Amino acid sequence: MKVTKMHALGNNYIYISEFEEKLTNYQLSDLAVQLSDVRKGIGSDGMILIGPSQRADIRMRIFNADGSEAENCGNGLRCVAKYAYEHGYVHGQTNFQIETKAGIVDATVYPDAKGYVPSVTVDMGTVQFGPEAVGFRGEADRAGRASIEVNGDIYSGYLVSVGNPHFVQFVENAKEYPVEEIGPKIEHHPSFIHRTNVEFVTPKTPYELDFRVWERGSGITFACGTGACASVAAGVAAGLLAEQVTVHLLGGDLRIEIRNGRVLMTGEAVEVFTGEVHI
Ligand SMILES: N[C@@H](CCC[C@H](N)C(=O)O)C(=O)O
Repeated sequence: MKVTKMHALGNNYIYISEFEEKLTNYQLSDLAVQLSDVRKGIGSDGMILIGPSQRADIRMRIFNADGSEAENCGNGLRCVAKYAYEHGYVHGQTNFQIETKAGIVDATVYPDAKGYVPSVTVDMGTVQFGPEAVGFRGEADRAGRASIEVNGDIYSGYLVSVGNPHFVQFVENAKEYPVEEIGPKIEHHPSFIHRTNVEFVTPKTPYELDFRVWERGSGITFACGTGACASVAAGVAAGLLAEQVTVHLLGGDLRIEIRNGRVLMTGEAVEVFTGEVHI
């Protein structure tokens, strides 16, 4: 099977083109787990499929490293846009639509003189706040902020959906935060019906923030595009951030802009290698 490894700010996935590979004989969750395993597979944060769409120019499906299928993936969308453009799937259009389980988004690629795409903007649409949006059993305030208890400690955060669920917490120092210890406890907290992605963010000024994430189904990753969108939206709602912000993630920087309520995300997309796996 032909696969391509790509990353965006270190958030790395194995990409498979359904235009080239027939996957009907595979159990997709198992395939994602196998490929993501660094010892017995390739090693990645998960698997992403690029395929034909009835409703948009192309379709993305995203599976986390544990095999669960997610609704959306911001870093994946930028890589899918790069892949689709460079492989001629969108016939040279620099602006096109990608279908996800969370809906259809617009992507804009910026090819260089050789036709390679180093960076991409995706219009991620509007985000939703509150318990219903993320599948949270419990109360929230009018801003969509909720508290949960873990081993006697209280954690407060914004419930934000970017198609997929996020719990965004403003903390004093995201860089030093024990993400590995607290992240999984919140991901699996019984209040979150579908589990959740967990963000720990520290605004440094109204224009930039430090960001760390514990991703549902993948654990600590170097970046999370939907998480960055959710965090900036929460920061704007809290009056802490402006509408044009640079997010500092472990793997590099992402530009997030909120324009007329819509969240635009701009950042890199990188191909690492293309090869063949025998699975
Ligand atoms: N890394 C992604 C999000 C991938 C899915 C997420 N773990 C979930 O289960 O919702 C991004 O860049 O947005």
